[in-house]
Amino acid sequence: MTLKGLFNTHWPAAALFDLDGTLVDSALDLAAAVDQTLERLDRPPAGIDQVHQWVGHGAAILIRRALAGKADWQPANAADEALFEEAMTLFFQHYEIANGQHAKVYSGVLECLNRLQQMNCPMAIVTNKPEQFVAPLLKQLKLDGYFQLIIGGDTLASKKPNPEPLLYAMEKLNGRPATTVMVGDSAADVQAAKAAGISCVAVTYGYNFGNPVQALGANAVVDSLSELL
Ligand SMILES: O=C(O)COP(=O)(O)O
Ligand SMILES: [Mg+2]
Repeated sequence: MTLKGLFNTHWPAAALFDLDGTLVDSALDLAAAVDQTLERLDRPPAGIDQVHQWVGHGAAILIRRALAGKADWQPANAADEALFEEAMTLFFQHYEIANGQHAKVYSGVLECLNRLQQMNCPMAIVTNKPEQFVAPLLKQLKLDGYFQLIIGGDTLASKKPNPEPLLYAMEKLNGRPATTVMVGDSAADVQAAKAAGISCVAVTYGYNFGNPVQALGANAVVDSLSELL
């Protein structure tokens, strides 16, 4: 399915992109920072395969999962909260250094962004990654020239799967739900888009908490963003 197919032969009026697992494979850097955090806390490493499945709900939930050693962490007692706060501080320190060291832009991404830019389609990043890490990563990977707006996981009061960040970004780009597209790799992206009434494209190569994206109910599922052109 192409973008023009999705919008009755028109290009979208605004395009919102998820970051981790959609534009950029950042799991190695996130895993390095998670494992350095765990090491500082005298805990065994989580490893890339686990971290791969834990990314997508933002840094706090990533760290809660890392401390629990599993995806479905339980609400913590007061002692656990102190450990969580310490782990968050360590993670931010380590990820600031690791961010962008191994991250790679997925194949097909530049083609898609270049074409949308040529078509004067305004674009925004809507990620759950903490905002402070987004601009440095985009700059490092030479993706910084494409986006009018960056919404991170802590930019607004709520994050995906809440629709608020999508609706906020769409309005800033002068888009309307019927003419805006959200492109993402996970259930958080598809649920947020559906709740916002925005069309959604899911990519198959991302993280999605270790699950296939085909069952999420996106308007289109693609193996590469170049398929959208
Ligand atoms: O969970 C994160 O930190 C980032 O996730 P996202 O870019 O896929 O929203
Ligand atoms: Mg993602």
